[in-house]
Amino acid sequence: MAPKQPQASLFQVYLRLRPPMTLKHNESDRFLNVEPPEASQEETEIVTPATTHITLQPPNDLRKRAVERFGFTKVFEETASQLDVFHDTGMEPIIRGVLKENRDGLVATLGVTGSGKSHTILGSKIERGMTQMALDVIFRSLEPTIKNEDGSITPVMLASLAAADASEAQLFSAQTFLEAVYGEPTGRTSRAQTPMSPSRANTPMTVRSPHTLDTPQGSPIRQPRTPGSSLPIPRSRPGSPRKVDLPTSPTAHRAGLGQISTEYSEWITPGFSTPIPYTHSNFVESQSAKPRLYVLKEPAPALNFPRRHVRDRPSALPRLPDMGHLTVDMDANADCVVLVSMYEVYNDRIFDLLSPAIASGQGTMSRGNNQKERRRPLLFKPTEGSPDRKLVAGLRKIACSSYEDALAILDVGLTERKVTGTGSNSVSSRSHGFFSLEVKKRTYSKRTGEHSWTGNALTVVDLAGSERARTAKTAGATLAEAGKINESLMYLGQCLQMQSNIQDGMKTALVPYRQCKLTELLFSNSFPSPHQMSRGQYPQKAIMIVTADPLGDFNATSQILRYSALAREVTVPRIPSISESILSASSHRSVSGCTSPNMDLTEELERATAEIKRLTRDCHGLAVKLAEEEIARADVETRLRAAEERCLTIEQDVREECWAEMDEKTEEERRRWQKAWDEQLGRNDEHIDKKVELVSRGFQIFEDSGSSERIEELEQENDQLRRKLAALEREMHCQSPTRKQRPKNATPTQSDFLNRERVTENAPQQMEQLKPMFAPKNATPARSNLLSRESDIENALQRMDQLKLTDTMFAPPSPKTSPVKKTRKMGTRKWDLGPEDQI
Ligand SMILES: Nc1ncnc2c1ncn2[C@@H]1O[C@H](COP(=O)(O)OP(=O)(O)OP(=O)(O)O)[C@@H](O)[C@H]1O
Repeated sequence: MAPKQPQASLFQVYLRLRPPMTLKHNESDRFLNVEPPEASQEETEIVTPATTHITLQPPNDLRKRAVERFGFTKVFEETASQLDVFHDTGMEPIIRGVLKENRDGLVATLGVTGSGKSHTILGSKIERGMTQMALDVIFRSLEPTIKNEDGSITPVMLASLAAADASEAQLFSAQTFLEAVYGEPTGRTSRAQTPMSPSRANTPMTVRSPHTLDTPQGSPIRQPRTPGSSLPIPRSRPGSPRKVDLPTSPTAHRAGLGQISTEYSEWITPGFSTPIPYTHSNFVESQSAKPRLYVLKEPAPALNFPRRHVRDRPSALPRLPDMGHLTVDMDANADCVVLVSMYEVYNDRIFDLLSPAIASGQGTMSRGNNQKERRRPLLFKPTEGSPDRKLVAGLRKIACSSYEDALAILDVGLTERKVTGTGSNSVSSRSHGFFSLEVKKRTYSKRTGEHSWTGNALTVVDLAGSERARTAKTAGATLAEAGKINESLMYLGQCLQMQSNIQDGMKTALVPYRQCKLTELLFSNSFPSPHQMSRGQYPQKAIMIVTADPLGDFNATSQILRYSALAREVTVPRIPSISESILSASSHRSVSGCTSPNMDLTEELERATAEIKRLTRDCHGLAVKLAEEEIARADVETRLRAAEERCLTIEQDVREECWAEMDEKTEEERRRWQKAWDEQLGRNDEHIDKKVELVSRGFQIFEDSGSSERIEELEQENDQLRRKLAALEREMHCQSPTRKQRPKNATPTQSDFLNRERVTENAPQQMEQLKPMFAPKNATPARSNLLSRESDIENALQRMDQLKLTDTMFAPPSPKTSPVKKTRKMGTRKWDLGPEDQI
């Protein structure tokens, strides 16, 4: 069984064994054994044999289980040093690919928690890891390409890089960034010394193209804070924006800089603690201006960072293993810039490690679980500048010109990365950490006369370790984190298993990498897009260093090895059965000829032995099959557990979504009902208004026309009565005393007449009293006061009824009714019974 050819896989997979942490350990606990290398002889030379295989021996209590054999590109035993790993994993060709061959590089570590992933990638206090060694080689190789004497990145370079950046990144120079983080100029002792000046914290917003700058007069148009510049920077009160009188020149005016200057001054805050980043959207190349200008288009979020304590002195950092012997020859005429960015995948979301969450009014937020929640996750997506290749959009990228700068940035990012103490590791990584180093080269096109930036990236990935809850003794949020970590590693395992089926010129579509962010980040860009191919880009070189502790957790380690190994074989150890031993003993005796009483018996025994041998072989085959089935079952069980966890998460998400949707619907319904209710109330108001108006109009008619007529009528009646009274008096004088008694239904007495007269006289006054009640609608002061209005109407009607009574009292006997009364009665019936539109 040989491991797959490296070029046939997306990753070359190496295994590194961790040395035991204590001298006192029980060798019998060891479940992982390295197989001695097989010496291979090629046609002409003898190739140094490499250790490529290990066997996984189940611990004592699991003796019956099969022995698994795994093949890797190379196995590093416990004694292997960091330098051995660096050389033998092919880090040098990977760096060469990034610097010279137009090829991206990826280095990742995978393993159970505490197996030595971070140690391999990031080293320890006394030893450097793969990242530091790679950085050292890269900066040593790039030394001839750094033109400025002080090694600093010019604003022009940053501006042009920002203009060419396709990932919507925010660019800062290392000095600006580190000053913002540590609040002090960072002293440099490297070969590429960069003086720290406050001016660098706020680079000018408009910069000229390099060839203009390189001339003696070629300083940027406006450098508000360059030491020695004549620009006056007035001190202002803390908290208030600082106004700066910016010089304007005819050139600046032509380029629209006068306005930019004003905007810029509004943006400056005291102490210059919030420098503004260079971003693609901020800087656009002014097409019209010659020589080229990078013009600030709009303000972008400023650089805010919780202040840290003074960082470690660069001299205190480990310098071993020394990489002085290794450099990649670079073209001295090239112009290169290194951009460093760091991000982590935590709970399947991407967070920038160089843009930490900031609690209001204090420094760094506590490193609790809420920290990630409050940060804005970034998207991994195709961008406007890179439509056919996904990128992590919106990262902070720091332009570094020296090894020390890059290390300082690495340190800032690592402090932000989520780590927790667990039962398995006191500083266990709880997220998958990505450290990306882009080497940008400026190229000049003779055809267009334009400068552009091209480059490749080396990405170093420190994966979080898989762990078993029981061993790690995790609970609550940490347990949930572990669930997410295990799930993403399971998807990674599926992708790695698939890779063995993929051949050269392969299709990434076969790898199910879209299942989680981690696999998307690791596999999406394994192959250049057709557009990139046309520009000479090669497929990336990737290595995976699997770490394992031979004395650690057997189940977790065997699972990781199954996922990652390039080749796997299952064997079942042959344990001689009792019958076999007896038979071999008897055959031995028969061969030696000591006792052979019966030839027949001997033959039969031989036949039986042959049969037993055959059965034993069959048995062994079945045992192997059983072992394979057991492994497969264990695998499926793990997947099932992961799927169940995923189901739970999905269920929770769906429940939350449903709740949100239901809330939204309920609110929508409430708003609809509220609207209908309001409309109904409006209609009622209108209806009542109409009624009131109608009543008012009716009474007005009554008051205007009826009252005077009635008075006239009453006066006439009064006259008639007076006349009758006079006639009766005359008659009375002529009558005899015996006829004095008046019949019951006779004509009214004088007092009756006087009463009637009084009522008639009072009628106009009563009408006057009624007037305000029946005044026109407009005159009613509180129109909306429905209840009082209705009670008014009621009173009015009662008064009318009283009036009606008195009327009927004096009404002439004729049956005809007054037209006014008729109108009112009809109206009332109409209001109560008739349809609304007829009212
Ligand atoms: N090759 C090695 N030589 C010496 N010490 C080692 C080696 N590998 C690991 N260690 C030590 O083992 C401990 C755990 O290692 P490390 O933190 O790198 O594990 P890890 O796999 O990154 O764990 P996690 O996934 O939980 O972060 C550390 O103290 C580390 O120094």
